Amino acid sequence: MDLPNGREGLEAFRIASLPPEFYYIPNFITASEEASILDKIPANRWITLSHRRLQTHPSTLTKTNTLLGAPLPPYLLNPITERFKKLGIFDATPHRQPNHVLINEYRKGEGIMPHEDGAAYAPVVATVSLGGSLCLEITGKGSAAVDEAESRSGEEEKYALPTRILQEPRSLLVTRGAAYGELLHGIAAVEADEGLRGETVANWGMLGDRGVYGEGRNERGTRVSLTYRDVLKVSGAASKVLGMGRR
Ligand SMILES: O=C(O)CCC(=O)C(=O)O
Ligand SMILES: [Fe+2]
Repeated sequence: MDLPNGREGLEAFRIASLPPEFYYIPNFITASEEASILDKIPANRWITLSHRRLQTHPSTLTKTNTLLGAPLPPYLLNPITERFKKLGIFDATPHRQPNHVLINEYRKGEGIMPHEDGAAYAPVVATVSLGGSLCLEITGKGSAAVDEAESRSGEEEKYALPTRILQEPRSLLVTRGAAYGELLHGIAAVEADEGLRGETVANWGMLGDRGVYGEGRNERGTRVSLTYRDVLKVSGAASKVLGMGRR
């Protein structure tokens, strides 16, 4: 797609009903780019977890959340990271580009518990969805008492939490800033997402193709996500050799 330039360009894609900052871009990659990436994901790198499969590139972080700096494989870089650059998505992170990608695969009925991504990374995640659609559930992370206080102060009403973001195949979701640090995200382990409409899906009006969710229903298939991040700590020796250290 024709992407506008820089931070101002990304603003056009902000999900306005959610706390800053979530951005949703449908058709961020083409169907042939999607097929080519799915084809190149290595079959022998999967780690099977109880409700999904996962692989980590270039490698898993150490116990101290350090990345052994190494280049990402080319199929994860082009054309995706060039488009990130055009939109300025990682312009404010320490390495000004992603250095780490988690690939998650969810089959029908699988999901991930509500969680936050934590302090190992700069507070930006860019998620490219492949293969199938599903809803990311967004909730506040306070205790019940805090949530209640927020709702009394009108915060919940202002931002309509909890809510869902529908992630279509080939779309990009960017989570940044307060949305990264102060909210939880998860994926319900269900065989279909139901009740999809403007009032229940934060990005309903931004979808590339609402027509496929007839009667507000999304029958899950297999969905693969690529989550791009900038790991803060990159191991010194490797990062010097590879020229990937902090600038
Ligand atoms: O698959 C997704 O969209 C979310 C994955 C996720 O939350 C994570 O890997 O931390
Ligand atoms: Fe996450």
